[in-house]
Amino acid sequence: MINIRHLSKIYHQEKSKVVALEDINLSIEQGSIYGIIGLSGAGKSSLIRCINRIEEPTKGEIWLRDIPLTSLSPDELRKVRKKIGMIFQNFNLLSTKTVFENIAFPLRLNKTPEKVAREKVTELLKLVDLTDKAHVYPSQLSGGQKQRVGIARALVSDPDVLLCDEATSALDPKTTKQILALLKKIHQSLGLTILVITHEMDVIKEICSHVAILENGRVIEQGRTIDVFSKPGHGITKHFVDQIHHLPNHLQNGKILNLSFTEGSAGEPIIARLIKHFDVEVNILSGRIEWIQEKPIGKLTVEVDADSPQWMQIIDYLEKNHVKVEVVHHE
Ligand SMILES: Nc1ncnc2c1ncn2[C@@H]1O[C@H](COP(=O)(O)OP(=O)(O)OP(=O)(O)O)[C@@H](O)[C@H]1O
Repeated sequence: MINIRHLSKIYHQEKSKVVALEDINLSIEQGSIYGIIGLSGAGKSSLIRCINRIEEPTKGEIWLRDIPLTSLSPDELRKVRKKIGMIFQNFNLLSTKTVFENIAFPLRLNKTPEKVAREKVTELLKLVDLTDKAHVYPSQLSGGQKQRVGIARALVSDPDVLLCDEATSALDPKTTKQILALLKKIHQSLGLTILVITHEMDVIKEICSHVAILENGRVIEQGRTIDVFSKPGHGITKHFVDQIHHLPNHLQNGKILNLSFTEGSAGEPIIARLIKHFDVEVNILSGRIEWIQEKPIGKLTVEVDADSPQWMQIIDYLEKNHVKVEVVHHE
């Protein structure tokens, strides 16, 4: 659907240059919700802005199906942009226009007949649950409602792709959940491809089937969300995983293990079986199981009351049952 090949973006300043993106290669499948996560300055905004060519890439190619976005003329680009909707962290609404007029704005620019525009906006107001707010101004709306208007406006030209630039970063956790639920609903009902950039792990975990981790302008890991976060290969990926697992760092006594449960093990009562099998006491110190894209991934920190010969057998038993074991402390 979207293919990015060897994309680089360099900003030239008076006496220096900033390499914001370096040799990015990504394939975003049609109908997926693809997340790009990175810390501040990683290059997320530069990437999403290159995709719709608000920013000109320095090198590389971006394809939307068979359309070479990076080599279109301004006229061609204007036409193709109708197929790419975008929502923003700060909503970007026109403050002097009502909700209805904001949503209708792209249609007015395209000189869409009044009746068609009215029907389309009415339908979208219903989809984002703002029918009763059609004639109020943005200043009379909450942040979540403003983003709903942004979403409706992005959908008004029937795009194939929706780009979300930190779309929930200005919202509180409860409103974030509501907006993510709306994006999920839209994805299911309209079959759009959605590209999300964010620094929030909750966003990725909640809605993204696939993820790429961006660090210093490079993609350092990518794949199915469940795969990337169940076996993080880089420090920064572990940092994002810890945002959901919240492991304690004050546990320093006894025989302590960090256990990571992945697809093959998270649904199984492995701890209960271990207790029975080895006749040992297992004290669960912390941890929880998270669900990423309806698949379990989790971490437990446990203290095991076992003697030395048993200790190695226990680790062996856990690993054979697809549990990743890290020895935190062994007295
Ligand atoms: N217009 C610009 N001119 C010069 N440097 C820029 C410009 N825009 C971004 N940069 C630099 O490029 C790098 C990547 O910035 P970018 O905004 O893409 O990162 P980001 O991951 O979106 O960060 P944030 O989450 O803080 O918005 C940074 O070092 C930034 O300072």
